[in-house]
Amino acid sequence: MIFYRISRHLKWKSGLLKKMASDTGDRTWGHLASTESYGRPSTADEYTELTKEEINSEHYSSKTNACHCLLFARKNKKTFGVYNPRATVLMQMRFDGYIGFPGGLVDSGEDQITALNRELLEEMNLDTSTYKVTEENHIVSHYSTKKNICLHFYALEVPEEDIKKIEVKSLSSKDHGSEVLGVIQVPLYTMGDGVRGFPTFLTHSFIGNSRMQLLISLKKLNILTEDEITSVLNAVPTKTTTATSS
Ligand SMILES: O=c1[nH]cnc2c1ncn2[C@@H]1O[C@H](COP(=O)(O)OP(=O)(O)O)[C@@H](O)[C@H]1O
Repeated sequence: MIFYRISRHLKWKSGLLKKMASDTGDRTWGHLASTESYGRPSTADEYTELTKEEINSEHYSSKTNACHCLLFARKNKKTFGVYNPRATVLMQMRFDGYIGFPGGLVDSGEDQITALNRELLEEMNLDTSTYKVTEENHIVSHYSTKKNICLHFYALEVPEEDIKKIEVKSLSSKDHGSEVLGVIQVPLYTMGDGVRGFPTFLTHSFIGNSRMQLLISLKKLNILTEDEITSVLNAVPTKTTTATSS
């Protein structure tokens, strides 16, 4: 009897997995579009950095491309009067449970900058006439060998007094509550115990190479030094040392 039950359960499970893998357009629970395969878990070693020439080459530009953006404001205000995060950096909680940056896939016939500004309007309700991403804001591009996708990354600095307005306005974006479940600020400091703050933030699950994009940008934008990033990475607690609910 027990074997019968197990085999029935396995049959049901494989049927469900097949159903989830196909895209019938029926967007019910556990059933996403065919492009969702790009968002499945990845490892750092599948990403190679692209040179400027490679980015513009026919070989890579004809592949699936996606663009994402870090919105940030430099600041010199301490948190709790103690920690100095140096900048407010925005990320978002995505529909799939991962943390990532606003942005998305480049549609066919669209250029990368147009796609990114369109996505920033859709996901953040960002006033792209005031805060427009241009080629000058490019930080880095990677190619994922496993998913055959090019991921281009940009960073846009806004005045300190505007960042909160941008966060508030994002609540009325077209995608808020569906693709985007909330904008979050990155805690860019390490607390007295040496692990809470940024090291613990880095234990979350990040989409694609967004964790890598965050660290590269912080260094490139001179928000954190190489030594500071190294000491944060050395302090990242393992999952077993982070708090759980039970
Ligand atoms: O913040 C990010 N950084 C790097 N790659 C990302 C990020 N967010 C998503 N991706 C990758 O880009 C692909 C498409 O992005 P996204 O899910 O934002 O597209 P969409 O809004 O057009 O559906 C994802 O499946 C994932 O592989």
